[in-house]
Amino acid sequence: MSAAEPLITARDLVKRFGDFTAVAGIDVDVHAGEAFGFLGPNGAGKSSTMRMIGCVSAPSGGTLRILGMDPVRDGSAIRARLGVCPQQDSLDPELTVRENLTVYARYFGISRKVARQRADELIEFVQLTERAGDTVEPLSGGMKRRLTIARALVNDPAIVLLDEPTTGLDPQARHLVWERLFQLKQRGVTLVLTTHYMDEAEQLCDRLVVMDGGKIVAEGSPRQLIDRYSTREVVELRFSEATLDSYVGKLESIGERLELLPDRILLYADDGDAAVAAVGNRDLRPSSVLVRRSTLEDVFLHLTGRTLVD
Ligand SMILES: Nc1ncnc2c1ncn2[C@@H]1O[C@H](COP(=O)(O)OP(=O)(O)OP(=O)(O)O)[C@@H](O)[C@H]1O
Repeated sequence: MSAAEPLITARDLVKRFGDFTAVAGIDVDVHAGEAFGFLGPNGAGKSSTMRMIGCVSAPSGGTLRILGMDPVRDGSAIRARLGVCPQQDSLDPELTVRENLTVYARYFGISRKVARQRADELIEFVQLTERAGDTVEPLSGGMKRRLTIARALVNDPAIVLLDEPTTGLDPQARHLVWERLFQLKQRGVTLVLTTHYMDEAEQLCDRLVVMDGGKIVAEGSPRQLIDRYSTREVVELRFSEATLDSYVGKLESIGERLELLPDRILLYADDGDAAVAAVGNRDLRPSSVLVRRSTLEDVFLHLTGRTLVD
């Protein structure tokens, strides 16, 4: 494998479950040192893709190369060089924090002494030093997730796969996980993650693909996607009336685009304040007005007509 070759290459990759196609022919390249994301709503096919990359589920079609190897033929050699943080924590609740790492390290043939030393470094990295000797059971969800991340690093992997790394965590716990993942990124670790949180994708991903219905609907850096598929700013308008449809005709010509959601109208315009002034000039009196910058949520809405998190 040459240095410039992507660590992961998928071409027309397909995953079927019986008659159902969960991944419908996707092309992906992940390069060394980048944080690459699969962003999409529940059921988009992100986990199915991750499981193929993790060599625990065989592709139904297309080609997949990981670290220059074939996941079906060379699955165990690839797995030895991957770190996997699954969607559901699979820690041993009866073992201590440290034991969860040292026992896992033994699967990779790492000596007891090295395992112990590496476990302590990783426990410090994920800020669990004070809990190192405690059993896992009573730890908070955020602590368990950080420990799962530490466990994924035990074999010093070339690629770390993270399936929805912060789903189910409270905001503070999410920020702590993001901070640790950001540190990993800065150390040059290649991260591949799935998420349905646009803020997570924006925070962590250098490049991402937006998935919907098993297909890739867009690809780029968060900035590129926002530039390509949205305006600089968005005006969110709420009205006290229950039905918003009657406002659409009056607002349509303001800005570049309008989206009608069940509870609000979004006006897409590079200059949000000018759009708000135009709303005022039409004698419309919204009950609330918010001008904000475009996010990946707006990109997703534009591409699919739906919001990411229902
Ligand atoms: N083992 C399976 N057998 C049958 N259908 C499956 C199986 N695994 C996944 N699917 C289906 O494939 C589709 C994609 O699922 P997948 O888990 O890949 O989506 P996802 O984008 O990761 O969403 P989530 O965030 O819910 O995991 C879903 O409709 C799901 O029900």
